[in-house]
Formats: sequence, structure tokens, C-alpha cells
Amino acid sequence: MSDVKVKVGILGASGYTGAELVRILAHHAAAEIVLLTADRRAGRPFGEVFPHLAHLNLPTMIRIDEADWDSVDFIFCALPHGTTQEVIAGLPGHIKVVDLSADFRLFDAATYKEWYGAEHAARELQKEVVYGLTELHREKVAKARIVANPGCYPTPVQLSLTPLLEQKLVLAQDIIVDAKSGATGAGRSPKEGLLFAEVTEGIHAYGTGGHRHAPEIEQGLAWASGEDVVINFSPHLMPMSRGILESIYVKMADGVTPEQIHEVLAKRYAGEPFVRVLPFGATPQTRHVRGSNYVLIGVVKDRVPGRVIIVAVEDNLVKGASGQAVQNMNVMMGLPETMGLEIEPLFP
Ligand SMILES: NC(=O)C1=CN([C@@H]2O[C@H](COP(=O)(O)OP(=O)(O)OC[C@H]3O[C@@H](n4cnc5c(N)ncnc54)[C@H](OP(=O)(O)O)[C@@H]3O)[C@@H](O)[C@H]2O)C=CC1
Ligand SMILES: CC(=O)N[C@@H](CCC(=O)OP(=O)(O)O)C(=O)O
Repeated sequence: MSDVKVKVGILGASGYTGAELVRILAHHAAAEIVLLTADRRAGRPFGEVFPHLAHLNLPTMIRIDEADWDSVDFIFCALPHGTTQEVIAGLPGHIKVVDLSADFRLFDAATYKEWYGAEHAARELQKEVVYGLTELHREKVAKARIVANPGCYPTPVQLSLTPLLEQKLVLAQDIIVDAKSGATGAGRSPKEGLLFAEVTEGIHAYGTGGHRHAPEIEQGLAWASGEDVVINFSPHLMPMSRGILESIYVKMADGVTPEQIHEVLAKRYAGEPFVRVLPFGATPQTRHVRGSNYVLIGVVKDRVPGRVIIVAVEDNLVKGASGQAVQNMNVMMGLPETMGLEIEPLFP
């Protein structure tokens, strides 16, 4: 392999996904971080904002309008949604981009406006964007200049249901996704609902009946099934820093058994480095993926005839954000897909 490194910039480096990108890229053999940006924290050395990464001696974070784009080959855009589309539209064409925000994930303009409350400011770019759930869209990701990295909740459920919907083994109606997330999913900006006292020793549902990840999940499942899909999606905030667990309840097509569902998923992901299907009947835990890029999927027989329960976990900051973003960069740059991502989970 050549010694030439991909010159990487991270926009939004002072946030949780920014720090996670740095943690992963620090051990990436073919990437060099040359640009870090921030907003309120612009002007501060990265190692001062994240002392646990101070030894990497990275550049001071600057404002986006101070960036020298000529020095950069690849951008990870880890900015809040709504602020990203204009920034990406303004980047020179030689730069490839993985956008971690929601700005380019919805391919229907009306759906975007309905859920994000505004007209898209860079709609013309959408046609060159590829949805970056790597295992499902790898060939398109490889050719893309701009990749929309999936939301944290949409990854495990799409990995679990796509092979089943493609083969019509489960029904596209009556899908229930009960999801739980750690608090880093909400980002690092201070919010009252994220105070220690409001998160610890309790759990609560939020966005119930109308979370903006529902249309993103439905879009992906409709691609798989070839028909419109409507899901019940209910997220919950858990007293933990990272991790997502999704319990997915689906109806099987006539004559299909839970064992068959398990076999199909196990076969589909047998060659995938980051998706592991557990033995039939076993269920994964968030602590089994903490800090790693793995998604674990468990298939369980429901006592209710005709139904099956799938339980899937990921680390929201890794496979749910920065890990999958690096996986996509590897594919886009023709590098080994696992480069920088061979990190074992931190247990317990
Ligand atoms: N957290 C998660 O689990 C996941 C997050 N995402 C998405 O990734 C993106 C980043 O998330 P996360 O790291 O959690 O967010 P944070 O809130 O932790 O970080 C946001 C970053 O963007 C910068 N920023 C904020 N406002 C502006 C602005 N107006 N112009 C330029 N820079 C700005 C912040 O700078 P400063 O610190 O200086 O204010 C900070 O560096 C979001 O779109 C999020 O939805 C996607 C999947 C999972
Ligand atoms: C716990 C929590 O608040 N999670 C966030 C999702 C984070 C994420 O992946 O979403 P986006 O990239 O789409 O913002 C939420 O529910 O809005």
C-alpha cells in the first residue's frame, strides 16, 4: 500500500462524534487529521477540550470560514442538522464528504420539509448523495462523493429487517421498533433534559409517536420491500452514556418460522466484519458492543404465533455515527473497509 495518506478534516470536532472520529482515526494507517473546526470552542486546542486525546498533538480548532480547503481530501461533517447543507454545498469539488447529520438522509423533499421544518438549502446536491448504511449500499458508497451517514437509530433496524423484507419473509405492515439510547445520542451541547439528575435512575420515552428517525427507517425499509412501510417507532432515553438497543416486533409471512428468519440473517451477514448474528434464541446487550463498530443481532421465537422478536444493539457513537463514517470513508477511498475499526468492545 502507498504511504500517501488521506488528508482529513473534521467539521464539528468539539462534539461527541468529532471526538470519536479522532479516537478512531488516531489508529488509522491511511488517514492524517489536518483540519478541525468548532463553533463556540473555536480557537481552543483540541487537546484542551478533550484532555484524554491531548497526547495526539492535534491542531487548534478553527472556524469553518477559516479553513484552507486545498489542504484537505476528505471531510467528516459532524455538525448539527440544519447547519450542514450550506457548508457541504460550499465545499470544493475535489473533497469527498461523509455527513453525519440528518441533512441529506431523506431523499424526498416533501418528507424532509415535513420532519425538519424547513426547505432544504442544497436540494440539487441530493441526487449525488448516497445513503451510507455500508453493508446495504456498499457498491454505491464506493462511487459516491457525498455520503449521508445514517442516524443512530436507523442502522440496527435496517440491518435486521432489510434481508427479511427483500425475501418477503416478514410483513411490511405492523412493524414495531422499541428503541433505547444512551445520552450521548443527544450530543454535547448543554440541555436541561440531559442534566445528570434528569437522566440517572430512571428512563423515559420521548418523541413517542413522531420521532424524525421514523421516516428515515421507513425510507430504507421501503427500498428493501418495494412497497410503502409504516412503522411504530418509540425511542427511550436510558441512564447510560452510550449504546442503543432495539427490540423489533414483526409478523412473519404465512409458513415462515423464527428459525428460518435466523438462518437467513446469519447467512446474509456471515461475511460481514461488523455484523454478527447470535445463536438462535440469544439476545445481545449494549455492553457487548461498547466502543466498537459491531452490530449484534439476536432472533427469538415469540410465544405469540406468527410473530418473531429481533433484538439488535450498537454503540451509537461508533456504528451509529463515527465508526460507520470511517467505514464509509474506507470504502469511498478504496481502502480496506475495516481499517482503523478493528477495536474490540470495552467490557463491562
Ligand atoms: N451523538 C450521536 O450519537 C449521533 C450524532 N449524529 C449526528 O452527528 C452530528 C454531530 O453530533 P454530535 O457530535 O453528537 O453533536 P455535538 O452537539 O456534540 O457537537 C456539535 C459540533 O458542531 C459544532 N457546531 C454547533 N453549531 C455549529 C454551527 N452553527 N456552525 C458550525 N459548527 C457548529 C459544535 O461546536 P462547539 O462545540 O464549538 O459549539 C460541535 O463541534 C449531528 O448532526 C448529530 O445529529 C449522528 C448519529 C449519532
Ligand atoms: C438520545 C437522543 O437524543 N438521540 C437523538 C438521535 C441522535 C442521532 O443519531 O440522530 P441525528 O443524527 O439524526 O441527530 C435524538 O433522538 O434526536
